[in-house]
Amino acid sequence: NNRVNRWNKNVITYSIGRYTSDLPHSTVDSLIESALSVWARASTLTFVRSRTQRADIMVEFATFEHGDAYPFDGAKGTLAHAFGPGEGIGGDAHFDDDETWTAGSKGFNLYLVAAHEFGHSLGLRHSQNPESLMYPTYKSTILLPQTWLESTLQPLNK
Ligand SMILES: COc1ccc(S(=O)(=O)[C@H](CC(=O)O)C(F)F)cc1
Ligand SMILES: [Zn+2]
Ligand SMILES: [Zn+2]
Repeated sequence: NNRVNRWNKNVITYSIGRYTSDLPHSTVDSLIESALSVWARASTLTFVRSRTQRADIMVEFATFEHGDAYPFDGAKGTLAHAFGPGEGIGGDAHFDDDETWTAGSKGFNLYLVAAHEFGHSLGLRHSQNPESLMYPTYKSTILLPQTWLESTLQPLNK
């Protein structure tokens, strides 16, 4: 079937739709860009921002029912979700705007959550390693030293 579990191209486009009011738009833009660069550095992928709605990865902040089969649940609980590679909703990453999104250690750190979600957008599943970026639960102490990150993300290049 035509279900891809990997993107069959190296240039992936992304767009940002509705923003959160927790952070300035420019801050959201740079945190999203940084979260994507984590994966660019650990793979042969390049991420290009597109202003059209037809991007591979569409980033959105939303609450409760927001047009897919996975309504959000208010504060806490599910923080975000992302769909594996594919057409349409494939690759898209949605963030629950009933959470408090921050660039620091208060609330939920958008960079950390987005980096995790983009792992799903690239077809990665969860890791059982509690130190991994792809561990299923949020910990504000996830450290992202570059070398550790690259060693952890090695499988992506296989
Ligand atoms: C470190 O990044 C995340 C950890 C946990 C989550 S989550 O608690 O929203 C998770 C969704 C997910 O694993 O992406 C849960 F199943 F809802 C999102 C990002
Ligand atoms: Zn959604
Ligand atoms: Zn996850």
